[in-house]
Amino acid sequence: MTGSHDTATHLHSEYSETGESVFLRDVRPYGEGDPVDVAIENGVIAEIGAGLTPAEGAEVIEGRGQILLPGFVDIHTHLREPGREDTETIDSGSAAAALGGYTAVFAMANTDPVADTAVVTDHVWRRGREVGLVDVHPVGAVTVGLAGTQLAEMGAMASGAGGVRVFSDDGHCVSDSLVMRRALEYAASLDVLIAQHSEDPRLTDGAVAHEGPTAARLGLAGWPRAAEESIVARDALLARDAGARLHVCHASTAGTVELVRWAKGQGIAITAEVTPHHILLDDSRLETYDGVNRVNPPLRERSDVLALRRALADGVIDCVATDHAPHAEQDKCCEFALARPGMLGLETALSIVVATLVRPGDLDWRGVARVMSERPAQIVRLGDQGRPIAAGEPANLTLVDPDVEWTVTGPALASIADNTPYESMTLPAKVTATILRGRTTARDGQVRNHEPTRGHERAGGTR
Ligand SMILES: NC(=O)N[C@@H](CC(=O)O)C(=O)O
Ligand SMILES: [Zn+2]
Ligand SMILES: [Zn+2]
Repeated sequence: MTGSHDTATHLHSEYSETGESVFLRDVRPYGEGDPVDVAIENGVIAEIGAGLTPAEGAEVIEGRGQILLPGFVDIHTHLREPGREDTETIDSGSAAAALGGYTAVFAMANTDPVADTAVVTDHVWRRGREVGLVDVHPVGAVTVGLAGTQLAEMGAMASGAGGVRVFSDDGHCVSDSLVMRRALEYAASLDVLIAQHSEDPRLTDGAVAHEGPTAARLGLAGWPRAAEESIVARDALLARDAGARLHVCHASTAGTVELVRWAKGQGIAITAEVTPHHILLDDSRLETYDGVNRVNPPLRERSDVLALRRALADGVIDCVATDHAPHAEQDKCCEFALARPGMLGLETALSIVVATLVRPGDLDWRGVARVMSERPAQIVRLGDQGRPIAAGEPANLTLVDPDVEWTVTGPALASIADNTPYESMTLPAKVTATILRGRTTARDGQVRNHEPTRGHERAGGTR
């Protein structure tokens, strides 16, 4: 990989200078076996065993049998900085990520200005490091201004301080077949990933909801499944021919699952994510015309929801990604067709996975580690994330209380915007501690003291 922050030597220095120790008492790695103690020194796991003694001055966390997992990695997040700091900043989004159990997030390029130059991607990386709550990896745009015509300078972004390794026009589809072909060829030569927002815009003109009986009854313009599936199929073939790695953002239909299954069977380097909202919610939500339920791709039908859950459990869909998409109240609390698409996700993702897959018995905690941490880290090739919980490994960890239940309220979330679709819902499981390179970044619902954001004022009046 290009980029400076992921070379082995640099990584080594980052993991040897923290001088901090954390001691986790009575935790169950992957929810398996009897509780053990985990001693963390200088950013790495020093020792795992029963009845260990904490180092002098160590921060001791009483696990009481809670579940220890590798830190979560979100490969699809919108942090809105630069441009819409009234809805989210790198600071507030990092806090939400840490509270949600994340140790690395990938910030999408659809900011203002667009992250289509190294100036912007380097800023996002550096600002994330300054805040220090989670590694914020910038995603670079595939095309200049997300306009879909001229390729952005992917090489310059990849070799900048931000070390961009994922490119996406997310929010827009790279819909022109020739532009997508060239992008995949360029990406193959740089060995970077193209993450596609699969939506044929010719089939979604004016669409605001899933095309089906619900939208027909409610008089909402429909987005057909084929708008997504036709692009997934086309891109799989283009990636095959380019020898490129392709990632499918927010898979939302049963047909996409079958196409990804087919492409993987052909040996095509394709991976796919699903969002928490697409494995919990369906288009029956639209009955209220509440703009909070508007999202791209749209909430589909129950049969799609069930197919996506199965695909995640059996590995056809590789991972969960939040597509955390903060929006201001005035952009959400309006006529459904005018509401901006997108929902918050960072602080509720684990709970949705537990509610939809773990509690019903379709995924164990090993599986949670796979879909929330290991596979996403592998897809974006982060060498220090999604690692085994073992002595000598980087201490990027998340501690989860599986038994607690909590009720979601938008204003109580760390995000500046409040557009959670889970308002007033009681959900299972909560992150009780997040550890990044051996430092606790969140504990018991509070983020660690960190440097206040420069010029970051919360949106007036909405909080
Ligand atoms: N998912 C959404 O509905 N919205 C995203 C863009 C995107 O992910 O396509 C946003 O940036 O708001
Ligand atoms: Zn998208
Ligand atoms: Zn997105």
